[in-house]
Amino acid sequence: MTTTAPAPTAGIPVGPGLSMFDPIFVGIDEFGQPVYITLAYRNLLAGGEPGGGKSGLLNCIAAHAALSVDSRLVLLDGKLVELGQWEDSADAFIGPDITAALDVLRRLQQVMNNRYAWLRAHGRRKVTALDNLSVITVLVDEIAFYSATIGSKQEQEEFVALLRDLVARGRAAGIPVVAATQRPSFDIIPTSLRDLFGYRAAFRCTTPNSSNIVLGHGWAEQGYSATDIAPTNQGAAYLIAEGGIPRRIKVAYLNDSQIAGIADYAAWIRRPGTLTTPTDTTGEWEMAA
Ligand SMILES: Nc1ncnc2c1ncn2[C@@H]1O[C@H](COP(=O)(O)OP(=O)(O)OP(=O)(O)O)[C@@H](O)[C@H]1O
Repeated sequence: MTTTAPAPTAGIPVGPGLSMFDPIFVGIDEFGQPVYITLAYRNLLAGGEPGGGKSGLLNCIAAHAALSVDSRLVLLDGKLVELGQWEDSADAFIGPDITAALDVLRRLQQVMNNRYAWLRAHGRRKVTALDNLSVITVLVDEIAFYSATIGSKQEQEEFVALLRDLVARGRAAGIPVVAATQRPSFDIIPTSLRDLFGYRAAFRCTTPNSSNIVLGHGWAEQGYSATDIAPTNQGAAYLIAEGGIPRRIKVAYLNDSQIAGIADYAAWIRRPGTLTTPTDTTGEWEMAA
């Protein structure tokens, strides 16, 4: 019996594997310098008005995660089409279904608890690149869809509680959350939740208050307001990293055919029997994923 993987067909590019512990290229700053983020231990919140370019940023991150040999993807996309092209690379792809969304978040919470039990047993505080564990990148496009639009009030509240727990505890356990909302208001993003996101990106906002809700209180008054961004400048945003000051960036945009090409390749390197696919897990406790 041969165990050799099928030979790649012509046209499939071959490149070194990325890691979720590597810096992720997300665009350029106002001086034309490349902008990187490191998601392994940080969450990211993207907020701004519809059409501002939030999904562009999420797709950029999804591309890196899909190409990372140590990453697994969990996608929640109420519109189905924003992250839909990554479905074949994802462990879970949830559409407009609150029951499925709650199921996957409960499961992630269990994996997180298992990972913390494992860390504690090893006298450790966080997972590292050397642990041979996959980083489970959770992308949510659009928080408000699950927390305020579909489902009963009780289901919406459970969604918010589970998301909050994941955002609060997931990063040290290798489960970062990247979430977008076109409704940057206190009811959707209360300060206590906002502050758990180490990276925050404010795309064009209509009021200084909504810009502040994403970036943090007082930044608009200091001259960093996403109301400055022209409606025609899609993909422009202020990005702040925990402890830093907002930086004006332009997100690297992948069009649909570029995404299709990357997603195809990512699905190919993730075919069963290779990399960290669900059939190839590294430990009993991780199988809970
Ligand atoms: N970085 C970018 N560079 C150039 N154009 C962009 C960029 N990002 C987005 N666009 C353009 O803006 C359009 C809307 O972007 P996108 O879907 O990412 O917005 P959004 O904020 O996610 O909107 P929604 O809240 O409705 O989901 C894209 O179809 C594209 O044409």
